[in-house]
Amino acid sequence: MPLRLALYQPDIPQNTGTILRLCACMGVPADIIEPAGFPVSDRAFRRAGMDYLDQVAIERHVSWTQFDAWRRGRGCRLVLATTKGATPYTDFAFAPGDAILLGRESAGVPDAVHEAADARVVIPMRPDLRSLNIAVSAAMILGEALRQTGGFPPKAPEGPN
Ligand SMILES: C[S@@+](CC[C@H](N)C(=O)[O-])C[C@H]1O[C@@H](n2cnc3c(N)ncnc32)[C@H](O)[C@@H]1O
Repeated sequence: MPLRLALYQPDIPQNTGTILRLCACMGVPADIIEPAGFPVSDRAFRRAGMDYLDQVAIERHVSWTQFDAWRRGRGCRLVLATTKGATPYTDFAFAPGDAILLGRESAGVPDAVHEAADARVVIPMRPDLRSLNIAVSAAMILGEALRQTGGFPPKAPEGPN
């Protein structure tokens, strides 16, 4: 099973677009947990010029409860990226099939979601700063998870520039 990136009620469309492009390029499915702060239909993404849309497998979930039941049914571990009290992401052993969950830009995730996660990972930062941008966090953690699980797409053959 591939790794997955899940977005909890995203509220900034540009960040979601950046993360979906990351998913497309890495061959990683994306989960969008609604409600989002903007329309998340294929039509809305196309209207916003999301040109990688056909290259990413997106699952939309109507609620947190539905997503949580769905991922448990698949035996999918939930790894929450959070600034609050967690294992440094480079010390965590990722496994194929893990869903890496990113919190909403404005408020992270509620306590119930924090507690439901199987693991919580943090990107260590200087203590006097609040948080990283969500798309930067997604790229750093997904990169480490792909490295550990041998999940990067195969290198394209060399061709003319
Ligand atoms: C802009 S941050 C949310 C900030 C929010 N005010 C909070 O208190 O969680 C959006 C998401 O990016 C991820 N994130 C940002 N910085 C992170 C860090 N240093 N370690 C792990 N995840 C981080 C988390 O998933 C977070 O919920």
